[in-house]
Amino acid sequence: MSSLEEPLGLGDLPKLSINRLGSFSQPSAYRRAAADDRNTRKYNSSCNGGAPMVFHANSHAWHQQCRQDDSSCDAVEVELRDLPRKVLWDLPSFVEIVEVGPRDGLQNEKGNVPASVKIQLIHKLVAAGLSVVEATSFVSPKWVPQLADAKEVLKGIQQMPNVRYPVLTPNLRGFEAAVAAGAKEIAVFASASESFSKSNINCTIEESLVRYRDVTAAAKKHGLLIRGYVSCVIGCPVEGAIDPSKVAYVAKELYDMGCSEISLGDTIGVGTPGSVVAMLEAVVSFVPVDKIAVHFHDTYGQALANILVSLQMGISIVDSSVSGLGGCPYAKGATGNVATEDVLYMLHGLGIETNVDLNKLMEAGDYISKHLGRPLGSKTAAALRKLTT
Ligand SMILES: CC(C)(COP(=O)([O-])OP(=O)([O-])OC[C@H]1O[C@@H](n2cnc3c(N)ncnc32)[C@H](O)[C@@H]1OP(=O)([O-])[O-])[C@@H](O)C(=O)NCCC(=O)NCCSC(=O)C[C@@](C)(O)CC(=O)[O-]
Repeated sequence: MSSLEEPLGLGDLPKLSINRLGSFSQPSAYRRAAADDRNTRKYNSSCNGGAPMVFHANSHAWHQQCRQDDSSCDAVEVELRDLPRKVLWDLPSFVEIVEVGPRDGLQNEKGNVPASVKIQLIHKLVAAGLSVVEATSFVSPKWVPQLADAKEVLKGIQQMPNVRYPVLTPNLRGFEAAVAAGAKEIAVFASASESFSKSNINCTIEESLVRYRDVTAAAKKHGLLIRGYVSCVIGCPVEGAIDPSKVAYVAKELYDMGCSEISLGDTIGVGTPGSVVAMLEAVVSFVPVDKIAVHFHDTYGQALANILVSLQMGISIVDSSVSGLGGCPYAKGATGNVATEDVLYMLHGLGIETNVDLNKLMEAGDYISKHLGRPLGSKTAAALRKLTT
């Protein structure tokens, strides 16, 4: 990749030219100052008590110019240089991406996607370095005909060691079919919204929890890993805003019945960082933060901001979908999941490891987008493709 194709990270900023630094990250007064002399640039700030801001070319840092030559100058500089760390406090050094494209992405496709294409997509995603790829759902084909080939898909995958391939199981019938097809990890999916529970799995929240106790008990007997989903964690297409305490309740129930990871789904993508923090605050009181994953649909373009704030809250597992595939057949208006490529670009820019190769991931995105006959659903992939073609 050329330097333009790499995400700009914190460590890159000091290497930027002053004009570029100004135009990326400084207010207009700084930009005006950048037209001054080469090494030390000044402007009269109206908001810093009149003391001019100075750019020190050697240290690549802006700070308020000291009226006298004293050591407090160094202290201010250190403070400003520490600002990124203060704002981006405590980010994890590694984030696990849970790729949900083959399931959450393809469950909503109108056209038929052959099992062979789904299998090939999963192989490409694993080849890109993804270590968790949600493969399919063992749900009623009357409800989700797009995934009626679940058995064929799961059996057709060449399962790699150290890669997890969870599959959704809504009941014991689905669980048994999944085990027979070779599943080693299942996922149960409840909702924080009563209305969505009814429309998605045709039962109340309490009925679903009773059902999932049977499924998780059976899974534990088989020694399978269990993922638990809570959907509509911020809002529901019917009920509107969802109280965080409802999310916390369902998350705790799923955790207590043996789910090793609880994925919190903003199914219709209405969350913003403020509502996400409030929801996570409620859940982390009951479920350990390292067992929580976030799952954002990008309907209102808030997903990356929501992921960033989740990382700041201590989350280090993020669900996403290659090329932003997806939507939920039972949540009108919900668009795809946040694109995995866009999540990677942000994480890598923040210096966070994922073990996923963006180029190879884009090949998987190209592959499925071509098959579906649609443009790339990732802004990162679209931008990088423009640069390289
Ligand atoms: C839960 C049910 C089955 C209840 O569906 P039901 O109609 O209440 O149940 P039923 O027991 O009466 O079964 C209806 C028919 O389906 C069959 N059936 C029953 N179970 C199965 C099964 N496992 N596999 C295959 N077939 C099954 C069953 O045998 C019967 O067939 P019939 O006798 O009429 O020929 C149904 O509502 C269903 O399958 N729902 C799944 C819907 C779905 O997959 N939605 C998308 C999930 S996305 C989501 O939840 C959000 C998430 C996770 O992505 C996170 C986020 O984005 O926020």
